[in-house]
Amino acid sequence: MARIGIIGSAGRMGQALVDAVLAAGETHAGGADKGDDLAALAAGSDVLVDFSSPHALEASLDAAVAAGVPILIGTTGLEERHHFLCDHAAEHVAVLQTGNTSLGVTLLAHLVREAAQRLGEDWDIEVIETHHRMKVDAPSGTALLLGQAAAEGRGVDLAGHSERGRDGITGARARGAIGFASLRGGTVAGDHTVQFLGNDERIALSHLAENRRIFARGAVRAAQWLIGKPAGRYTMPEVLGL
Ligand SMILES: NC(=O)C1=CN([C@@H]2O[C@H](COP(=O)(O)OP(=O)(O)OC[C@H]3O[C@@H](n4cnc5c(N)ncnc54)[C@H](OP(=O)(O)O)[C@@H]3O)[C@@H](O)[C@H]2O)C=CC1
Ligand SMILES: O=C(O)C1=N[C@H](C(=O)O)C[C@H](O)C1
Repeated sequence: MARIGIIGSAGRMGQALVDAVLAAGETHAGGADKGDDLAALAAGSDVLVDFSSPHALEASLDAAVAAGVPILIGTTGLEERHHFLCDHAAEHVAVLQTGNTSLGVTLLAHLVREAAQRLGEDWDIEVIETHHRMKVDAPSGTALLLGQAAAEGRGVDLAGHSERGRDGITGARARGAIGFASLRGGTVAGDHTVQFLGNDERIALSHLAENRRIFARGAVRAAQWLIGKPAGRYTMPEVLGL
């Protein structure tokens, strides 16, 4: 039985993860939240799973590296410096960072990349996401992941083509832009739609999460898969064989 240590274990995802770890027949090696001893958790775990806050990231990665255990980062709202930290940790242990651990979104990203590649810039791309009222970051990690897939399909850099937070006299839409819109309210677990808007026709590719169990199941699968992997960066498509 694998010992899975959970950072952010008292949170919404943390609780779903504890259930999923036990349902998969693995051992919940313990949890850590703000102020808890990460070194002790890492030393007693075969793999760490962090769904908490960007503020926790550096300490989580340091604990994984010090204990020599792989780590899955599901936390969103990450900035460029956080991605550098993941790269650095991946020189020492296996690291998988993703904005969405579900099977459905992993497949959706593949479809979005394919559609963006085939349709070209005559089709405008907009990523729309809806989440529960407690979510603190926007756009969601999944929206950014889907935007990245669209950018890769087009062979462009996402940062140079994003349109986020439109308000006021924005001017006409830039050709080739990838737009983002975020809605917040209620208890929505996470809905994402990528719209391709052409002349006189539209395509919408959607994923609707009905609960957090889908993220937790995917995270446990990824955690199990990471155990024994050499140092490096890994992805959900690799875990799921997509
Ligand atoms: N990749 C994916 O598939 C998914 C990712 N997520 C992401 O996971 C993260 C957590 O989401 P959710 O569970 O809803 O959030 P919650 O706010 O419910 O839970 C976060 C937990 O992390 C703890 N925490 C906060 N700061 C730290 C810290 N510095 N060190 C250790 N623990 C800390 C919180 O403790 P306290 O309450 O004391 O602050 C809380 O227990 C978000 O970034 C979310 O976007 C969510 C779902 C799926
Ligand atoms: O905060 C959430 O709840 C979720 N966060 C992730 C994200 O930012 O994409 C994944 C999922 O959509 C739920």
